[in-house]
Amino acid sequence: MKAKVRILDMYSGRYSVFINEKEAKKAKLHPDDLVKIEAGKKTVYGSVVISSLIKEGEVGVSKDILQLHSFSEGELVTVLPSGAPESVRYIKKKMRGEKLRKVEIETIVKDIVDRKLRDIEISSFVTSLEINGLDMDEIAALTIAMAETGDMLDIDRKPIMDVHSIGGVPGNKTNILVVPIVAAAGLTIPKTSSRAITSAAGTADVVEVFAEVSFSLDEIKRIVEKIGACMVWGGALNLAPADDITIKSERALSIDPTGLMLASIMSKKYAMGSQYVLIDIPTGKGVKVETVDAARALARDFIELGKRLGQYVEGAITYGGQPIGHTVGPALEAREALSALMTGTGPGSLIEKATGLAGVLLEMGGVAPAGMGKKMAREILESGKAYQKMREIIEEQGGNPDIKPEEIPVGDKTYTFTAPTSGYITGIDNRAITGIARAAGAPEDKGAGLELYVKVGEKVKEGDPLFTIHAESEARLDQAIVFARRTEPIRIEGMVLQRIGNI
Ligand SMILES: O=P(O)(O)OC[C@H]1O[C@H](OP(=O)(O)O)[C@H](O)[C@@H]1O
Ligand SMILES: Nc1ccnc(=O)[nH]1
Repeated sequence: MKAKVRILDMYSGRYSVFINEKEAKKAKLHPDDLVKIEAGKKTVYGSVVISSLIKEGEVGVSKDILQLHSFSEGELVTVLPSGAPESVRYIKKKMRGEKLRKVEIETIVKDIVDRKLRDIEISSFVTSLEINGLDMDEIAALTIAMAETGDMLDIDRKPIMDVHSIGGVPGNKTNILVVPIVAAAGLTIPKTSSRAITSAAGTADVVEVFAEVSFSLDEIKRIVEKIGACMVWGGALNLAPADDITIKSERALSIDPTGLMLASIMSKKYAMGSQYVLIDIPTGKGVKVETVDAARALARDFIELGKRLGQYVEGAITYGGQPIGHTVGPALEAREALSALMTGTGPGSLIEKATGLAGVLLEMGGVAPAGMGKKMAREILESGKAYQKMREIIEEQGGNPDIKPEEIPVGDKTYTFTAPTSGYITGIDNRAITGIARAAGAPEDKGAGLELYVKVGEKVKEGDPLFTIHAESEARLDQAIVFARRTEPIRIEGMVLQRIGNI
């Protein structure tokens, strides 16, 4: 059918195509059918929504589509039904545990980017990878396909450094310190991050609290060539565009299949032209990698993948047995990271990890002698040079460089859990902490999350505060309290944390 485009002032989180009820009947289109919209050389795929709000002769498109494809109001287009994309067969092949060929992987990625595959099929793909995995040939093909279906950045500086965490550990605001330390030493580090996948706050969610994170590739090039660094959201760019689409399914399921994680991270690094990449692998109970042996194997996979992409990669196995620092959730983490940069001090876990990782990068980039990187990183942090660089990054990214941590608003609906007995903290459950912060509204509600007052090994007296939940609404706060009561986020030796009544 031929129709005139009507741009609808709405975001549905997917590519929705609105068609008048009578016209849909005539064209034999049904809700959620895949259709193709053609206009000249432009082809866009979307899912049908049937509505009498749309007049006959019109086709409504939600603004999601306009983010990647330009349509003008009233533009004449052709709407045609589209059959199941070819890549569905390959997804089923992976479901059966078979190895995929390069061309099959390329087709899946292309169909993801073209939106021929919808959420349900993408979730099936993600699930099949969680269950059946990918070998290194498949991972390399996936990584390159993810990068090459988007734009590639060419920064006129050398060497290009990068750091990326596989994530999973709550409170991991570490790279917000690492990037300015490394850039303050004169190295170039165009950092891209994703939003939260399994956690309550991805680095992009945290940085967004005090600066913008969505930029075009040209803007990024300008920023990085001027100040040597950026901290941006990968999903905002047409940079490995399949990544952010698959991440949506991963986030809904709270899973991050290993092969897809390697491709997700390394496709972004490849597209940014990174030459020296450090991968942080938090290891411990309740995170993505639980044992040091598994972390070593993963580091080797990253190194091998880097070789295939022409990148020098190192891995850092870091302690992930409990949250990093004392805060979890975008605004609370932004406060903690900013404060550490301003004062040069902060929670031991955060400072140790940030200076340790930055130190490795300083050595990899040849600005610190072997074994001296961490000391140099600490000096840069303590001298305030990292904070100065951070101010430049904030300013270039449209934020207020004078912002103080206490000026960042956090959720004002709070509830504090206290120690029901005296003892030692013998464990903090990473998954429960993330679950509480998410139940409180993180990462979408920036002010939601929690502040932890204790870490493993510390002594507490009965009645001492353990953690405070922050939420932006009473309903979310109640949800988080219920979640916290159902789990055992903080274990104190020799105590009964809760009694479950027989009602
Ligand atoms: O913890 P979860 O949400 O699973 O993993 C996602 C986080 O891990 C990475 O961290 P970084 O950007 O290297 O600091 C991603 O970019 C993202 O911020
Ligand atoms: N799967 C991923 C984990 C961490 N960071 C990413 O960008 N992607």
